[in-house]
Amino acid sequence: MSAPTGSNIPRRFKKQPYGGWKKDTPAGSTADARLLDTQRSSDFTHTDPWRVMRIQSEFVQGFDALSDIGPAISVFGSARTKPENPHYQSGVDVGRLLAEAGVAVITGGGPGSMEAANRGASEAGGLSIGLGIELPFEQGMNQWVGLGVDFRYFFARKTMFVKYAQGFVVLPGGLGTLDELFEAMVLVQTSKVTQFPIVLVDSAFWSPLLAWIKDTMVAEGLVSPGDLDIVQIVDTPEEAVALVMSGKAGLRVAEG
Ligand SMILES: CC(C)=CCNc1ncnc2c1ncn2[C@@H]1O[C@H](COP(=O)(O)O)[C@@H](O)[C@H]1O
Repeated sequence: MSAPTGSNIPRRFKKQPYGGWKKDTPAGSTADARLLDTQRSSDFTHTDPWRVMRIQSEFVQGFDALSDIGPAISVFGSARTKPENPHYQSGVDVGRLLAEAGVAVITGGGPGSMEAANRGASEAGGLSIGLGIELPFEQGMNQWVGLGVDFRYFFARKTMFVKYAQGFVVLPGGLGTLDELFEAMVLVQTSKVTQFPIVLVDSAFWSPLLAWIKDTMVAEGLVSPGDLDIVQIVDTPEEAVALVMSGKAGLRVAEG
């Protein structure tokens, strides 16, 4: 790497007598004085260094809220599932069965299948957690969330889904659900998480996706045939909960 010549240094930096470069500050101004200056504009809250602090605070807030929830399973699925849709009832049943098995239920805190799982957990007297996300078409946390944490950033929120759960149950969904599913699959594939069951509910919905992965991705050598075993497909909430509880979640419940 070549030494900075001056032509590639941003203008707010000033060459120092010792030869290096330092951010230029107005004469007589110190960091303390600038911090205490009430007249300054609030533009700084939209700068990247400030955002880093906000991102950091989301992790702190999430870790604080969730560190002692005990064993938990994250449940994903469409935000658009209506209560009259059979997938909604599956979500309620998954939430209820997980609560009865002694684990907390974590969802995205929104409507549809998230609401269903929170509802099942809550009605069964379990710990019902919602990790909400700020969206332009904000709907707020669903009414069945007992412990809610709000996030601005998807990536901070996604860390919590994995960090505080011992497995995933995935109901039919759209792009958001696929995003969460594939993130988990990659974490298992790359051994970032181990012993992490991922159970997909509804074979009619999920089988074509797995068939495409097998017939196209595996056939082209882009994923290993063994990678298909990262997920398991079932058709009932009972099977889903039995499978997801047979891993680390079940062990943690037994330990408790
Ligand atoms: C009606 C509507 C679109 C509301 C959006 N409100 C939401 N609130 C909370 N999490 C969400 C929302 N939309 C998407 N997500 C995230 O993405 C997944 C669902 O996205 P999708 O509907 O499958 O693509 C959920 O598991 C959730 O974590």
